[in-house]
Amino acid sequence: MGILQVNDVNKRFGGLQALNNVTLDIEEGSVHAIIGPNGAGKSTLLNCFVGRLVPDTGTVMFNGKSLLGIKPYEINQIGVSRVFQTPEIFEELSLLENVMIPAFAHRDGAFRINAWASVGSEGEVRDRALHVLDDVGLVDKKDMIAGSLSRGDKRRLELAMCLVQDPQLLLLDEPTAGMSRADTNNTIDLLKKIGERGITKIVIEHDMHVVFSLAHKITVLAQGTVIAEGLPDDIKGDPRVQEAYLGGAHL
Ligand SMILES: Nc1ncnc2c1ncn2[C@@H]1O[C@H](COP(=O)(O)OP(=O)(O)OP(=O)(O)O)[C@@H](O)[C@H]1O
Repeated sequence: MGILQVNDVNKRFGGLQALNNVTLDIEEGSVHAIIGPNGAGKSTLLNCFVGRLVPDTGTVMFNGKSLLGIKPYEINQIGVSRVFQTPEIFEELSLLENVMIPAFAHRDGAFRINAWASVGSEGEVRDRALHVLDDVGLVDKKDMIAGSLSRGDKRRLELAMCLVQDPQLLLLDEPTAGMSRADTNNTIDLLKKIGERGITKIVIEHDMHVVFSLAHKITVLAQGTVIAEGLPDDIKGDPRVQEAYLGGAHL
C-alpha cells in the first residue's frame, strides 16, 4: 500500500472535465513524476492533495487517512508540503527569517503571522533553519533579503521552507521552470540529495531531462485522464505518450 492513494478522482469546472477517474498509488520513498501536455490536469490534481480543491468524487488517502475536507495547514501539519510554480516567499524578509517562519508554523499548528514576533528568541528553530539552508546551499546568504535572490535561489529557498517542516511527502510543481540549464542541473542534484532522506516526492515537470533524471515511476495525464503509467523506460517508448505529449515526437 502506497503512502498516497488516489482513487477514481473526478473534478469538473463547469463543462470541463479536468480530472477523469484518476487513480494513483504513490510508493513510499519514491520519486513519482506526473507529466502531460498543458491543461492535462496536473496542477488540478496536486491541488486536490493539499486542500486547495476538493474532488467532486473519489478519495485521496495519505498514510491511510483521508485528505478530503481537511484544511491546507492541517494537511501540511500531517506531513505534506508543496513547492509552487511561482515561489511563495516573504520577499522583504531575510532568508533565515523566511525559513524560521514555517518552522514555527509547523511546530505551533496553524500558520500564525504573529509567530514572527517570537523569531530570534528560539535558538532551536534558528539552528534547524540554518541546517536546512546549508542543505540547499544557501547558508552563506542567510542574511540577504529574499527578494534580491535569483529565480533559482528563490526556488531553493522555497524548498528549504518546505524541508524545515520535515515532510513525509513533498509535492514539487515544475521545480525547474524558468531556470537556466546550470540551475536545473543543480536542482536535480539537490533533489537527489533530498531523496537520500527517504522523503517521498511527486514531481510535475515539463522538462524531460529532469523527469528522466529523477523519476522512479511516471504517470501520464492527458485531458484529465491517466493514459499511461510505468517505469521511465516504458514511458519513453510508449507511442500513446509520444502522441499525446509531444504530438508524435520522441521523448
Ligand atoms: N479554477 C479553475 N476554473 C476553471 N477551469 C480551470 C480551473 N483550474 C484549472 N482549470 C482548467 O482545467 C484544466 C486543467 O488545468 P491544470 O492547470 O490542472 O492543467 P496542467 O496540466 O497543470 O497544465 P500546465 O502544464 O499548463 O500547468 C485546464 O483546461 C484549465 O484551464
